[in-house]
Amino acid sequence: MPFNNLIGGEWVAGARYGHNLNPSDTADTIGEYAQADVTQLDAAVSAAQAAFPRWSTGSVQARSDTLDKIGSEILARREELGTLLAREEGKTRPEAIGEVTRAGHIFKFFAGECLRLSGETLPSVRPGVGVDITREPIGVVGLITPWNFPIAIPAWKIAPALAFGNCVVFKPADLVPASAWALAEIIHRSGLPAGVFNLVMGRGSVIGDPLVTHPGIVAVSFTGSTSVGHRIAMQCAEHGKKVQLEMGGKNPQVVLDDADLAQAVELSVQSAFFSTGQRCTASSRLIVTEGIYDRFIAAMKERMATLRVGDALAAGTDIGPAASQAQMEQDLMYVDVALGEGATLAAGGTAASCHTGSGNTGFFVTPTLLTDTAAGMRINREEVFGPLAAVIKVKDYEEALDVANNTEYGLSAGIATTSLKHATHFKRHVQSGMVMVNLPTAGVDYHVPFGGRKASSYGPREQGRYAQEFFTTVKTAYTAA
Ligand SMILES: NC(=O)C1=CN([C@@H]2O[C@H](COP(=O)(O)OP(=O)(O)OC[C@H]3O[C@@H](n4cnc5c(N)ncnc54)[C@H](OP(=O)(O)O)[C@@H]3O)[C@@H](O)[C@H]2O)C=CC1
Ligand SMILES: O=C(O)CCC(=O)C(=O)O
Repeated sequence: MPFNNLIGGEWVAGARYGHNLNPSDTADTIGEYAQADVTQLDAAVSAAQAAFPRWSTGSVQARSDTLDKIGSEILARREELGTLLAREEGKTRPEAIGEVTRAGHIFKFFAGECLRLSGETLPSVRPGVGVDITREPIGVVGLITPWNFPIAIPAWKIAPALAFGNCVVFKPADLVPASAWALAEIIHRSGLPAGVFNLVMGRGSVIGDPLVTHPGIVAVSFTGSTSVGHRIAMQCAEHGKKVQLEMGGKNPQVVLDDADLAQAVELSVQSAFFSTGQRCTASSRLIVTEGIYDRFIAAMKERMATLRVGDALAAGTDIGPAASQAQMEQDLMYVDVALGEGATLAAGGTAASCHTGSGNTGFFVTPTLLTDTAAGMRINREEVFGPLAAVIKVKDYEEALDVANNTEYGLSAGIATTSLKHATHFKRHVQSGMVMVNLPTAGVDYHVPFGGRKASSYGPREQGRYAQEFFTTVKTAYTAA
């Protein structure tokens, strides 16, 4: 059965279809998914525009009930949806079930948030006048999501958009349409009025520009690469649209001499290699002070030797495949780049041949540790998005902080230390949107703000109650008594 787009409450056949492949096993096709053309995109925007007047002024209780119902179904089906997600994206099944669970919780959180939207009442500077400040829905929003979190990232854009009374045109990554389609199907059956939520699967190269520049779209929320993010920002500025971007990271994990060694190794392994390193919050730079350096590298190599690379669906797999052949090739290309720059390969660095169910193999890369690297090397400046970590040796905390901040990115940063003084100083002075003390840089809560500084993010924060900043607009009303 082909999987179609959802436009104006109807399942609509694609202009063409694409194969969705399992990156653990290239003989396994998950399904044929519709790819929209510009005519279908126009139809989705028109349907959303038609639905907006009633949805934006309708019952808040109905909105809350609908979001709660969507969250409940996602949670009830977390194992099945997690299996689908692991099969199409390549993170391990437990990681995928965790992501689905997060998506369910996000819908339930925003079911509450739509009841908590508040304003302010102030006295006017003019006697006899009152001032009310309220938040209103913004209109039809375009949501563009990447392949690395195929249900959680859509959830944290769709749920607040709907909660605050907006209508949605959602374009998931072409590489992972199955999780997006499953989510859309749940949303469709939740009782949402036709046209409030529309799914347009398809290629960014075909419908990306038309979606972002469409006059019916008032705001765009995007997560993905820095290059596409910058393009969208320019287009939104030109067309006067609100824009929210989450892009790359080059997240530092500092390890100080006084760190608990076992804890520092575990959190570094988790944030560098779990989810195959395909997280914008992954630590790809391990910045280690000289007193603990040799012990840390030895313990990392020992722990890495226990990691099992394999089929995302197999029990006991720690690291699944890269999500695509292109991503695997990019990972291996960066190993060559680092070695060419003078780095030493301490572990991994190769394609792995893991035979899966059909006897075919997928896009596996061994977890890779590169030592003898310097802050200025490409391996320490460019986002790789694979299971690769580069180690930079530093003299002391002050140098570690300098190196941590020596990047164009600023999403997440971590420190492993038992020093309250250094932890406190790092929390205040590291240039990132999120900071972790004795915790992995990746893996965040769903009810608090998510986002970064510098080239990592642009526009208002996502998630938690801060999400209302992007998905509402402020009105100031003056009333004469
Ligand atoms: N910060 C993060 O969370 C992520 C970062 N990345 C980084 O980006 C690199 C490349 O990954 P990639 O998937 O190509 O990322 P992209 O930025 O190309 O894709 C992200 C989303 O944007 C869409 N898109 C592509 N071109 C346009 C356009 N012109 N206008 C509007 N939307 C568009 C994509 O569609 P389509 O899928 O059809 O191309 C996808 O839905 C990775 O190696 C990684 O470094 C990637 C994913 C997530
Ligand atoms: O680390 C996390 O929990 C979230 C990561 C993320 O959102 C991303 O990689 O795009």
